Amino acid sequence: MHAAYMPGFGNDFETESLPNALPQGQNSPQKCNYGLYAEQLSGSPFTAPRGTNERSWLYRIRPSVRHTSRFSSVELPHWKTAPHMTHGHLTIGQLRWDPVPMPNEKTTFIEGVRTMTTAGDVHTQVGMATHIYVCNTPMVDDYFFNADAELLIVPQIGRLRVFTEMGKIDLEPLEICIIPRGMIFQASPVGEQARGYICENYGAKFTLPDRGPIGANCLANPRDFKTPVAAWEDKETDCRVQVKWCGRFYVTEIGHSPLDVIAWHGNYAPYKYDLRTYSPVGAILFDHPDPSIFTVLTAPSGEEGTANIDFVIFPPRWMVAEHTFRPPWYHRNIMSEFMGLIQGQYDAKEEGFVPGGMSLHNMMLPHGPDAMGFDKASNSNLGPARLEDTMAFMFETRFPQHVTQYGMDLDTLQDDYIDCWKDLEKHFDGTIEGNWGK
Ligand SMILES: O=C(O)Cc1cc(O)ccc1O
Ligand SMILES: [Fe+2]
Repeated sequence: MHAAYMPGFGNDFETESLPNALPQGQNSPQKCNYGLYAEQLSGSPFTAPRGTNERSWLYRIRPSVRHTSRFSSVELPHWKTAPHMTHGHLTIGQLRWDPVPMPNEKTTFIEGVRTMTTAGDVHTQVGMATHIYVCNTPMVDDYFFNADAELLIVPQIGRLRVFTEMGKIDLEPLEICIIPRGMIFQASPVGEQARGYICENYGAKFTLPDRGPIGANCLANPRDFKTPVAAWEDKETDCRVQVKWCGRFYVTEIGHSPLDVIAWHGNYAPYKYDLRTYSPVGAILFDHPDPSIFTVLTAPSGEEGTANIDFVIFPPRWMVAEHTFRPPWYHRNIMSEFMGLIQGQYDAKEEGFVPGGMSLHNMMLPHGPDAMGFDKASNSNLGPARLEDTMAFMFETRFPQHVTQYGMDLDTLQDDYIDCWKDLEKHFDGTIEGNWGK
């Protein structure tokens, strides 16, 4: 059955999968209908200002205290958490990788998380980690929640079904989803295998960026965000709930499914978003704006205008700027840029950055178009041009990103990435003024 959704960003939603399962006019009745338990899940401190106050009320078969038992430690060796620095390895330099290979052995979504970079410090709830996931096996009696972070999942190959406490999300490449901190879920490939990217946000939640003078429309519009309706299972089998807590992993065994929420209301909930609904705004006469113009979601750091993370996309669009070098300019940035490619080609790189691949341009390290891209863009006809079938994205953070040992040891790390700039020759001739702007 297809998952069903409610539109809107950060709305106060309500949903019930059985008639009258949701109490009306109060949160905590003396006895809930159908013998349900009432429970609050808080995503902000109780006392957060209204604009950032997030909580939901869940009406469930068993309270969450029955969905954990005693914890024991488990290892997920490829999933790392900041602060995590590898010593003895070169972690500075512009880096680029071809895609991570699919596993041959059975691998679930959680087992398939491989950390590429970490930034900040999970203990103080700042920073983030970037991961790749690869999986080929459903999570059947296994469930997971992440106390450290919300998860932004960006599929690149294959569909996923994400079954959360608050409903089911079907996800395919060119869509993304957010799983809030603390929410129990399972994620399973729908076909044979799936691969994608994850941004693990230790800090304040992702929200929509302000649009400033752009006004009330375009970029990511709130109605295109979809939150699932209530869905549950009443299953009494041996189940395991795995937990990520301050960078460590634990498992607890229970005799039933924890996905047992019959009805809920509130504004702390998972959601998905189709990147094809993003309405890009750009330069319509000349020059190339900063990529912040393509921000889908931003996670604030507490310092105004300085994101803990910006999630930015580079979607299909028209390029029309006159007398302009149209691809990204050469630049150095105080923010650290991790990029991935969901499909097609990226306009700063003629070759070498392939779908499923990644690049890392860390704090203050120079980057920009490769030599071929520079030549092409410097000499091309500047009629309107449509960038087709492309979808690159960036996880950009104010914190330096530390590459994991896994990332440095990957066979797909490109030794020759920096050579993409080596043919950028000196063109300077002090006797020829040139023709800029003509
Ligand atoms: O580095 C990149 O390719 C991302 C990027 C794109 C752009 O258009 C301007 C700046 C920037 O960092
Ligand atoms: Fe950049």
